[in-house]
Amino acid sequence: MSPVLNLSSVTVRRGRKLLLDDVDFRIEDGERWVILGPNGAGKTTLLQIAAARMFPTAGSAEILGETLGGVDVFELRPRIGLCSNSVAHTLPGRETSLNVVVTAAYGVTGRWREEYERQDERRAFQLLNDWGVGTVFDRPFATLSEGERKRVQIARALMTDPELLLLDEPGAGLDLAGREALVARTAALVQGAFAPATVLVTHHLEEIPPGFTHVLLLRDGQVVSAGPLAETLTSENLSTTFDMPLELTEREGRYSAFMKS
Ligand SMILES: Nc1ncnc2c1ncn2[C@@H]1O[C@H](COP(=O)(O)OP(=O)(O)OP(=O)(O)O)[C@@H](O)[C@H]1O
Repeated sequence: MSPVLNLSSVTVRRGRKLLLDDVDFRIEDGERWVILGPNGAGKTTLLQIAAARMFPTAGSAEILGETLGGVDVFELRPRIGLCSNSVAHTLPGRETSLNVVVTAAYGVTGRWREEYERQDERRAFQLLNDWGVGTVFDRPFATLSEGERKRVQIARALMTDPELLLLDEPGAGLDLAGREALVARTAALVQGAFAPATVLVTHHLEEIPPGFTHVLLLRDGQVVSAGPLAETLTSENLSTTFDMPLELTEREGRYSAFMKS
């Protein structure tokens, strides 16, 4: 079985800047990865490549068995669920939450035809309910709170029943209760029987849901360490990644880190 994602010596260059520098990253079916790293480390760039939204300057990217550059990305993208600010900015604020979700089934952002299949609408509504935002289904996207918007975006990312789910800082801007609800829902999602391979980019260890299996630590566009969470998420690796002495704590499958005093 081919890997879900196989990045081999991927480099992304913009002018003189190396956004990613010779990155290898392989995801097998059933794995759930967290990506951690300081601001500017290249996390979003890596996710954009995994989402078939950006091409490497050098190296190769194989996504769901297809090689980037040798496949029609418009056929590949519906197989990948992406929740990211880069997508959020393209969503028309006047569209209702339901339309924001249902239009993902057609690979568009705005409602462009009047009659959607009833079953698509039912699925979109179910996803909004699953993520606790069923009550705002008829509200324009622009009028939603940050937390509601995040959950609508996750519902949108799941609409096509993706084989690979990419979540770029889904917890950003959420209050404490919103974050905990998001962590619980994401944990339930990834531990479900038909869960897609998932990648979560976050700045905060508290946002790692139980059930995630692997971690990739990035710094200055390079991989510091990558592997099973239990072995790779260590105080030492975190300290190297963030260039600061950090102490990792773990309690019942949840993590946090503080500067060593
Ligand atoms: N077009 C570009 N030209 C030059 N530099 C760029 C360009 N796009 C991104 N960068 C830089 O590449 C680096 C990596 O950006 P990226 O958004 O991938 O980082 P990140 O790890 O997601 O950061 P953050 O945690 O702040 O969101 C940053 O320093 C950014 O300023």
